Amino acid sequence: MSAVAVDVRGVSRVFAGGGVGAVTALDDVDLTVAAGEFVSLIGPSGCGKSTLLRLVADLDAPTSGTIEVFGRSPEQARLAHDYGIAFQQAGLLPWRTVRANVELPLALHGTGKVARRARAEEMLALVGLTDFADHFPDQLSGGMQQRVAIARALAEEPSLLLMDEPFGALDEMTRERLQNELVRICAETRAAVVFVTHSIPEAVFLSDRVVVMSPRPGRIRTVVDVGLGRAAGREDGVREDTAYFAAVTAVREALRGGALVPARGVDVP
Ligand SMILES: Nc1ncnc2c1ncn2[C@@H]1O[C@H](COP(=O)(O)OP(=O)(O)OP(=O)(O)O)[C@@H](O)[C@H]1O
Repeated sequence: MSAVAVDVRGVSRVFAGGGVGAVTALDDVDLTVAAGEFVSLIGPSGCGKSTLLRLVADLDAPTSGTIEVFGRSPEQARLAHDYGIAFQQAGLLPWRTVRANVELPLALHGTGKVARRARAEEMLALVGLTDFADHFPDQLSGGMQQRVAIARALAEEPSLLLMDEPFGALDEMTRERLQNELVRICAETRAAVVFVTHSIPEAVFLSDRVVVMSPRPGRIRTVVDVGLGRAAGREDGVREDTAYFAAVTAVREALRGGALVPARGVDVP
C-alpha cells in the first residue's frame, strides 16, 4: 500500500451561491498525510476544514485539483473501505444496540454474521465498552456514544480515519480521556488520521502535524510540526511538557496571522 495516505494537490472548491454570490471555500490547497500519520486541521469558523474532509471522504468533489487516498481516487478508496468516518454527531442508529451499530458497516459490506460479531466484540473492547454491547445509544453518555462511533469507524480496519470535531460536544475531562484513548487506538491500529478541531491543545496533543488554515477563502497558512515524538503512543504527561506549550503557542500565533506559507513541499515523515 502507498506510503502516502492522503495527497491533496491544488484543490479548490467553489460553491455556487444560488443568487447570493459564489463562495470560495478552498483555494489551491496542497496537503500530504503519510500512512500512520496524525494530522489536525485547525482554523477559524468557515475556513473550509469540513469541506476539505468531505472532499477526501468522497462526500463532495473539488472544483479543481486532485485528491488521492492511498494512491486511488476518493471514490475508489471509499469502495475499497480504505477509510472510516467519525463526525461530531455520533450518528448512531437509535433503534440498534451498540453492538449492532458497530456491526452495521460490516453487514452492509457483506461480512458474515460470525465474523462481524467477533469484530464488533474486538472493537468494543478496544474502546472499553464491552459491558454496553446490548445497550441502546440513548442509554449511553455523549462520550460513550462517541466511543461507539469510533469503534464503528474502526470496524473495517481502515488505514485512514477521517474525524470532524468528534469530541466537540464533550466536557473537558471526557474529552481528554477520549484523546488518550484515540492515541492508544492509533498506536494499535497504525491508522492515519485527519482530524478537524477548534481546540489548539487537542490538536497539539493528538497530532504529528497541525495544519493551520486561514479565513475564507480557505488556504493553508502554515503547518506546525508538533515535535513531541510520534503522536501514536503519546502519554497523558506530554500535556505538562515545555515542548507541548511551545507547540500550543506556535499554533496560536499562526492562527492569529503569520505570513502565508505554501503547504507544497511539506515533508512526509
Ligand atoms: N454545501 C454548501 N453550499 C454552499 N456553501 C457551502 C457548502 N458547504 C460549505 N459551504 C461554505 O463553505 C465555507 C467553508 O465551510 P466549512 O463547513 O468547510 O467550514 P469549517 O472550517 O468546517 O467551519 P466550522 O469551523 O464553522 O465548522 C463556508 O463559507 C460555508 O458557508
